[in-house]
Amino acid sequence: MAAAQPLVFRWGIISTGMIAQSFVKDLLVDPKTRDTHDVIHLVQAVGSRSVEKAQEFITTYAAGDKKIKAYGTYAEVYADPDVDAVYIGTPHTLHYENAKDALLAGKHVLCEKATTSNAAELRDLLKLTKERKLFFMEALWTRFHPLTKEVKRVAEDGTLGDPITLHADLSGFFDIENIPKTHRILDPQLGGGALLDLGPYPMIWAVLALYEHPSNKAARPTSITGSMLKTPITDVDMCTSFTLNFTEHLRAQAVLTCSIAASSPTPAVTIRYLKGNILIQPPIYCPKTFTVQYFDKPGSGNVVREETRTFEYVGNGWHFEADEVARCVRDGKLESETWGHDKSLLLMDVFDEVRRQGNYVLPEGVEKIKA
Ligand SMILES: NC(=O)C1=CN([C@@H]2O[C@H](COP(=O)(O)OP(=O)(O)OC[C@H]3O[C@@H](n4cnc5c(N)ncnc54)[C@H](OP(=O)(O)O)[C@@H]3O)[C@@H](O)[C@H]2O)C=CC1
Ligand SMILES: O=C1OC[C@@H](O)[C@H](O)[C@H]1O
Repeated sequence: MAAAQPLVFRWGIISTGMIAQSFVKDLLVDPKTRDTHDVIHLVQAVGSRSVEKAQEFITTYAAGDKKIKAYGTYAEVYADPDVDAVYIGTPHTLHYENAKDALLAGKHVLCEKATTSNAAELRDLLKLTKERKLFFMEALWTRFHPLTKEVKRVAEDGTLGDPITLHADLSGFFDIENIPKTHRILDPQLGGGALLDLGPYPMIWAVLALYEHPSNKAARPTSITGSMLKTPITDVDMCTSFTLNFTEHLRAQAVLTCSIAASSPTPAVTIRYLKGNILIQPPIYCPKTFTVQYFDKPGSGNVVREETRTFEYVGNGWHFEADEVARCVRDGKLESETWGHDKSLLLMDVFDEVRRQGNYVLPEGVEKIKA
């Protein structure tokens, strides 16, 4: 029997910044190099606030493909009948308006993290998604990596027992003394600071190892604590730490940190169990290596066996989330089973609470809907 033709999935790209560039480069990697045979990605249109930037983006990142349309507004991408899904790569505080406009125009949406400025905005988007029967997913690319799937398998195969403690950090040195105050990592108008930019990654590992663990039965954390250390430069959070307790069905705690003024430790994720540990090497948004340690006796800490696994592929890892979107849309799903709406909402609820405890108030008008 002849093999079925792959689905050709047509993307409209919103914005031309750093992440839009990375995403498009990966879209154009031959899917067969990652053993994907059912989907092919096509960049149909690029929208920017400047048509010249959109054209330059196509020239640089899509080999000047004449079939790709360059638009000087985002609205033209949403209105393009040849676009199946819109990828939103603008700064966090613009996601709500951009995603809403795309959904109202009837497009499926893949939206960068942090999905919105707050949970109320995300709830509103998810309501719209359901009303319009469209697909919506937060672009938490890490969750779709082959390494992540393997960590999940090990975490849930029962060999290590139930999780007890998880430490996860994502930090990066952004040279905040020397970059402009309008840089998105410093500008409160753009949701600057560590939590909304870097926090999704420690969270992804807490979600995978604790929230998703079968023994947890999808129970949300029963308590959240947070502490923020602000930078005097613009008063956004420079270092943030937060803890989540999962006590409904587990007895487990996640201790999560992020900073825009330092680099991450190695390992950057440690998940501890009675019978061993899982250690994940940085960067935790795209780790290539993890190690499982097994103890001689439960709780002893005496490592008698260690297995390290490394994962390599062509491209930089953003194509896996693109495959997920195309397959979900093809199959008529409104959300991904791997990174569903419940998880994006959990992240935003946690971030709201940590910002509340850390007294990080976004400037007036930034949050389009208040909690
Ligand atoms: N998944 C991942 O690995 C990563 C995700 N991100 C996420 O992607 C988003 C964007 O980050 P990044 O690409 O680094 O940001 P950049 O500043 O490099 O790009 C943002 C783009 O958004 C558009 N834009 C629209 N309005 C504004 C505005 N008022 N100020 C600034 N830019 C605006 C611009 O494109 P134009 O002028 O063409 O309209 C700009 O180039 C963030 O939400 C971040 O969390 C970031 C890095 C990695
Ligand atoms: O998503 C991200 O991952 C890598 C970080 O350096 C970046 O700031 C962040 O947005």
